[in-house]
Amino acid sequence: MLTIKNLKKTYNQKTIFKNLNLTVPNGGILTVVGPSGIGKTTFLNILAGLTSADAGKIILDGKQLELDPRRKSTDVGVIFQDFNLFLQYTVTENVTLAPKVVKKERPSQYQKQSDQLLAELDLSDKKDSYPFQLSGGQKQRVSIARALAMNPGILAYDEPTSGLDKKATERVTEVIQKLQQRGVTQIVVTHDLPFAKSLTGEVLDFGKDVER
Ligand SMILES: Nc1ncnc2c1ncn2[C@@H]1O[C@H](COP(=O)(O)OP(=O)(O)OP(=O)(O)O)[C@@H](O)[C@H]1O
Repeated sequence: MLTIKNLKKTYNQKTIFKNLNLTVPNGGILTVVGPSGIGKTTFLNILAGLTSADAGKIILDGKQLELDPRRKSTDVGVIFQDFNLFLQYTVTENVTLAPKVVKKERPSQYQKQSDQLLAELDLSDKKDSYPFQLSGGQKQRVSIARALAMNPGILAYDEPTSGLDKKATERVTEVIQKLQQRGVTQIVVTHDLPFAKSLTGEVLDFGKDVER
């Protein structure tokens, strides 16, 4: 379970949010909506350990995560809006790099896991392709496979449907539902309301539910 207690963030003395409290059960989906500039990406970056917070606690399965942006743990996997794939690497190399370098897994281990994840995300035929040879939706799914390869406690998405057409958006919904059935806990930041409605679970409206 993810528990967030009294999280607070300020930028240059301006409070972006404060007293942010929430829980997401294991296998749950939290959808985060709200107008532009309200603090959704900042929240995601704090969760991922990329931005510091001023106060509060983030507890994942009983373990308190450091709020330090230099946090080393890989508890939260993030799928960024622009996917951040390594352009010089193939799909398989993108997925296996962190398990190989960070987790120091054996080749047999990370290759097998990569093959399984790519099959699950319907990318087996793109294994040896480079990012420039993929569609937006395919890049998105490679980014999901790459995050899942590190077995994170939480998978978080920043605007996962931006730039995708209706069909690719439906595909993202299907992937999120499939991962939910597998017990993956997910946080989805979006301002795409029809897409938000297609997801089950709690909705956090940053415009209405969050103090500032
Ligand atoms: N590094 C920074 N320094 C100062 N202010 C910042 C910084 N990053 C974000 N902000 C401010 O914090 C506020 C929240 O920004 P954030 O990117 O989290 O909004 P958002 O809800 O994700 O918006 P969008 O939907 O447009 O992406 C904005 O007013 C923004 O200008």
